[in-house]
Amino acid sequence: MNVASPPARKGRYDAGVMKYKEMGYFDLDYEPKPTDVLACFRVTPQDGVDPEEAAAAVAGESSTATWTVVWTDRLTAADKYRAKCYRIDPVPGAPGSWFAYIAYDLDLFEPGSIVNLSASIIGNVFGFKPLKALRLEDMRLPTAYVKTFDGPATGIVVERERLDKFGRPLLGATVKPKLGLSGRNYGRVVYEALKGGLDFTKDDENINSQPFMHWRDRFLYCMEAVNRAQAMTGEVKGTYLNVSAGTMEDMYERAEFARQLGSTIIMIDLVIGYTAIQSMSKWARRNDMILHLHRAGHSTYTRQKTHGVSFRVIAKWMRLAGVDHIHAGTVVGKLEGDPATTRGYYDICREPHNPLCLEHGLFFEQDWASLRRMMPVASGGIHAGQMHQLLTLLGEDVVLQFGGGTIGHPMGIAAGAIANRVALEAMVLARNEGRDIMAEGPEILQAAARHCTPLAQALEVWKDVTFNYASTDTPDFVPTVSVA
Ligand SMILES: O=C(COP(=O)(O)O)[C@H](O)[C@H](O)COP(=O)(O)O
Ligand SMILES: [Mg+2]
Repeated sequence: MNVASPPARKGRYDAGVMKYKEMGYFDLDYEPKPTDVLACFRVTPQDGVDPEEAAAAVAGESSTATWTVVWTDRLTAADKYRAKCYRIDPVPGAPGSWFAYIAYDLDLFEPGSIVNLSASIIGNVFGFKPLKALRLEDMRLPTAYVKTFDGPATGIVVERERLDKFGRPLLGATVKPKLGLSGRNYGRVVYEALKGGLDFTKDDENINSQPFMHWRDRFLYCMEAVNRAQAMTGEVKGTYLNVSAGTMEDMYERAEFARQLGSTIIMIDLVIGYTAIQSMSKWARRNDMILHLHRAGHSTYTRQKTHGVSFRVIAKWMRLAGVDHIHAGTVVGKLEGDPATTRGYYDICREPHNPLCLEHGLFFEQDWASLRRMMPVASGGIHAGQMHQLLTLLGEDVVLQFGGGTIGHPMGIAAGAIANRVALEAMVLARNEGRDIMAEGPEILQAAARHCTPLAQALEVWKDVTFNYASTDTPDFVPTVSVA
């Protein structure tokens, strides 16, 4: 973009550098259609670059434009296909940054393809030189587009029916250490944790098929553990068998073996890519399997407030793509996430309809049509002593996952699981009795611990573990503007 170059006239072939604004990529009079895909970008232009021109360039580069006007534009319905920045607001408290709202005609996108959507919206534009930084904050996916996706294969309601577990969060644990256990020892961890009272155990994101434990060994020992724990407790149990692999052929083979062994759930990592995720969702739907997504890798592009993609966008894409579980943050654990923003992620997963709510980072109203709901998973540095906070902040339809907080228990894995199950049940009971569990939580836990030595030990050993680093608990921005 050369801000000093002479203006080109709209719709006219003009050799030279593109003037996005004048070419129609900026139109404050444009009224988005109900079928338009909408995006809100946080745009930080280079010094001296006009913010409106920068916003127009984002619209241009994420839709039809290149760096110069091309005569072939006139062979297309260019006015329709050109994305339009229809609104621009300064970011509250962040001079030099603007929220640019851009509308895209539905026909720019292939139905039912996250890969196609993302190739446009985050394809080229993030490397554009006139921008210092760019963040995709949120998207409004029109119903007409939502309906081109199948959505979650199982969803919260059917998952609970299959598991026969209602009225409380589900409990899980990631097997630790992350790497190095043999299949047999790995299976022992799964058995102890499930026997102690957890509903699920989980492979970690980087457990696939390494020399110390090939995937078939893991699957066999894990399912033996699941079956024994089910027989012992009379409850339905599961273990997320990570089928992530180098090729689709390998993933299908692993998923098929999990199915043959009677697993209710398989797991994939976000890093397998959007197409692979959608393919695995179709497989899960065909095979009555719950599909767990670990968001491995997301922080490389979701964490910075000025550049990248907000996790709320990834959560929306994953609901379209059709996963049943998605890691969505803990607020109180070891990984970043403030309460308001995390609440927005949870609402995207669990609600049939999201009203616009800037406090929670939701820039648009979003209707999910008939797509099923995803179960959010809270995982990363949580323990039994935080149960009152977890239940209050995250609600009931959630998997609370304690890895270190189960396997690190001083009296062993089963004791860790017992501590978590008793803490959860005590807290649910107190909530159901109408008590203020946020205020009375520590007292409720101590009362339960008087009858449960493993819980007393858990509360003692992790009593000082909080992950309060003020700098990571700030929301993306503090909204002071209202959106009409
Ligand atoms: O291994 C763990 C948690 O282990 P532990 O329970 O011992 O901390 C998970 O991979 C992370 O929680 C993922 O993070 P997120 O859920 O935020 O994606
Ligand atoms: Mg992990």
